[in-house]
Amino acid sequence: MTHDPVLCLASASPRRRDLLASIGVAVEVRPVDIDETPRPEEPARDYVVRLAREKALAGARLTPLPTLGSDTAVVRDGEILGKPANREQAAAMLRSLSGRCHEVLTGVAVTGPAGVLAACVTTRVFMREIQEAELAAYWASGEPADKAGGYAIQGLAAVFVEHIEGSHSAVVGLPLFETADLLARQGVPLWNLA
Ligand SMILES: Cc1cn([C@H]2C[C@H](O)[C@@H](COP(=O)(O)OP(=O)(O)OP(=O)(O)O)O2)c(=O)[nH]c1=O
Repeated sequence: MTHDPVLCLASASPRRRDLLASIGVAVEVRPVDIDETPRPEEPARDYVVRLAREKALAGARLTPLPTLGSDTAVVRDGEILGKPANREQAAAMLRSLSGRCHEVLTGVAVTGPAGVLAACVTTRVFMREIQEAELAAYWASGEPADKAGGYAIQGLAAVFVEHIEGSHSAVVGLPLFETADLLARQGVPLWNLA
């Protein structure tokens, strides 16, 4: 059975739609196009929250529904790694994450009767050492291309991740615990499963 949407999702990410569906939130999808350039010296936390808010506000202009925007950034030694543009960039990113810990920051913002509410979740990801042959094979899989930091913890790259401290769903693109709290505060019903 399909449900009427209770939330507008201002995102092109199928992962965010699937994560919201997993907690029983039916969405209307409205991808928005905003400038994702970090400001000079902008801390990663400020960056992901700013983008989440901008995406949510841009989406909210297109619908009467409460609207969610989100942004995920991979941060290594304070530097934000975006999505790799090509094989060389993807390999360089993963090489720089190999055998060490980095952070994934996800900002989420929801518009609604309470105004714009936002949260940011930081997760530490510990990767084992990655071999050169694995880098080539991983790029060939097609998985890294549209992912921040050039990997997907929910996909083939799971074999590189020893453990995490924080939120798995946040690394995939949306921290479900914090998102549920924001949705509740905006009066959006959860668990619409029947
Ligand atoms: C680190 C990591 C990122 N990602 C994804 C989450 C995000 O979709 C993407 C980061 O890019 P974002 O700019 O956060 O999102 P997006 O471009 O996919 O979608 P939109 O801006 O329209 O909302 O990387 C994974 O799927 N798995 C991972 O392990």
